Amino acid sequence: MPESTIPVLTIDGPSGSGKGTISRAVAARLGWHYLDSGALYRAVGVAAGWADLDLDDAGALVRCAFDTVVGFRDDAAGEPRVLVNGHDATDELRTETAGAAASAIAAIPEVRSALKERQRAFRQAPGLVADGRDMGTVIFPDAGWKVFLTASAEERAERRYKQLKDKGVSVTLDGLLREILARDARDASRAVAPLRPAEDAVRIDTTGQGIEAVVERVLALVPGHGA
Ligand SMILES: Nc1ncnc2c1ncn2[C@@H]1O[C@H](COP(=O)(O)OP(=O)(O)O)[C@@H](O)[C@H]1O
Ligand SMILES: Nc1ccn([C@H]2C[C@H](O)[C@@H](COP(=O)(O)OP(=O)(O)O)O2)c(=O)n1
Repeated sequence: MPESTIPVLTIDGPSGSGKGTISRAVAARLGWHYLDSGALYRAVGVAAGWADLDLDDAGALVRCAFDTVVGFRDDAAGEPRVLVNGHDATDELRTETAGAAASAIAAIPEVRSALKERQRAFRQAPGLVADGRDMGTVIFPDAGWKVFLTASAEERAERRYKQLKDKGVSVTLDGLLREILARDARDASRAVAPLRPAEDAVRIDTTGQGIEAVVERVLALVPGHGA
């Protein structure tokens, strides 16, 4: 099948809007592949930290983006794990420190270019669900279905708080809300591929909506797959 005919559904939105959760569930229901594009940016941020790179040294960060090897696999319990340069970095990648580093390096245009083809290579039969900030606008502008997920900043911070607490990570709700707002502002204001809905995206506000309800709303967009 030529690459361009392979179906893609994109799910973009700010931190904590539920992109990863909804995309994984929708991909499983459709039997399609899943791309967590944020994990690539987080992996470069974490690898840059391991190498002690300066977050202001754009040249070194671009080289790091080209050199960092990222692998995705499920463990024996079916939980997704992410390998960075061969090391299981799943837990480190999910910290707010890694999120902030990812957001900073993601503003460098050459870092984004370095990761572009790697993201497009995930477009494999029978289909792809891709989550991030610019999936519908830049990486897969020809996607058949585009979703932009939102939720109030307070609810997003509460979701993240609960998620990190469940993992035993020590955080405060106030601190998380501040970090989420700072990251949203940086992701939405950068010059290249800012966080914004594609013109043809369906916007879904998930504030007060359960995960299953959102999954059904997204699936209803894909002919033959709604409830
Ligand atoms: N509609 C929803 N209602 C309640 N909690 C949700 C919803 N969507 C996601 N969550 C929870 O919020 C947390 C963050 O979701 P996640 O998928 O990681 O968001 P994102 O990828 O957009 O940052 C997870 O613990 C997830 O289970
Ligand atoms: N397609 C993407 C995905 C992520 N990024 C950047 C900007 C985000 O703040 C960070 C982390 O993204 P990620 O989707 O993992 O973060 P959240 O789960 O939404 O908190 O990476 C990006 O610029 N473009």
